[in-house]
Amino acid sequence: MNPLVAPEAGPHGQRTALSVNVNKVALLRNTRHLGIPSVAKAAQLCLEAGAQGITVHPRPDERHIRAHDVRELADLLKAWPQAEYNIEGNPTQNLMDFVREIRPHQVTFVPDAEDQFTSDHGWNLPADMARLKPLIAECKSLGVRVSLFMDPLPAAMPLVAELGADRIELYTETYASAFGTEREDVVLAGFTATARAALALGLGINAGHDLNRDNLTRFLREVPGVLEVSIGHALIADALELGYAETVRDYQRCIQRAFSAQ
Ligand SMILES: CC(=O)[C@@H](O)[C@H](O)COP(=O)(O)O
Ligand SMILES: NCC(=O)COP(=O)(O)O
Repeated sequence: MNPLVAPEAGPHGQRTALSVNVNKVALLRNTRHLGIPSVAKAAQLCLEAGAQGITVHPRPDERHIRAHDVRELADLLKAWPQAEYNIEGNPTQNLMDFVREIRPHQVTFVPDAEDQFTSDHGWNLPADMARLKPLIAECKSLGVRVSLFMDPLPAAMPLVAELGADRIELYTETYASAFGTEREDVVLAGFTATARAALALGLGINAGHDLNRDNLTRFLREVPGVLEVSIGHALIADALELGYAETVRDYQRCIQRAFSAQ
């Protein structure tokens, strides 16, 4: 297979799978003791509308996704064998307990501090390699695919491959903030170069953070081989206006436009 070209169709019959991050549904739910909005119901409606996966980031302070959400979503996804469960977090904090218990399809290692406002950087390789290597090996021994949250740095890709990770997740905030400015093309070129370096090493490519209906199509058109985008904040904000089903369908249209003839 040409390493610079993603498979004609990804694991879900399209080139890029949409994994909906439901953190922000839990954030709203946690502001009252009423159990609404339901995180599981949000996931169900997104899956029914065609989302290919669900992502959660159970942070140690449980500001949004709580341990019971992680378990309830695992149960829900048993009825969706074609969909994937992606659990994100820092493996030196609470993440590995969830991996050992739930064994999701994929785990995404994110180097966040416990009190971090949101995810805002990828792993620092080689500095972080010694502590990541055994954790990656354990996840893979459990049959869990490992993705590393990474800044767009082509030179770091050989180190990701050396660690034995299966995929990278490109941290896309710098692209999102450059989108629509004179810096868009040069910032995007860094992601394209990183993706090509990753593909050449046999690494799979995911992407996420601050992606939305405006910036998603261009990203997927220019960056080769993206197998999955995980989108939460903007998608849930859109769903407050459009509803989950129409929002998911609109994001899928954004994805399909990236691969249709221009
Ligand atoms: C890793 C990443 O970019 C996001 O998936 C992260 O989960 C966002 O976390 P918050 O939803 O807590 O901002
Ligand atoms: N890994 C990115 C993710 O899951 C959601 O990020 P965002 O869309 O909430 O910024």
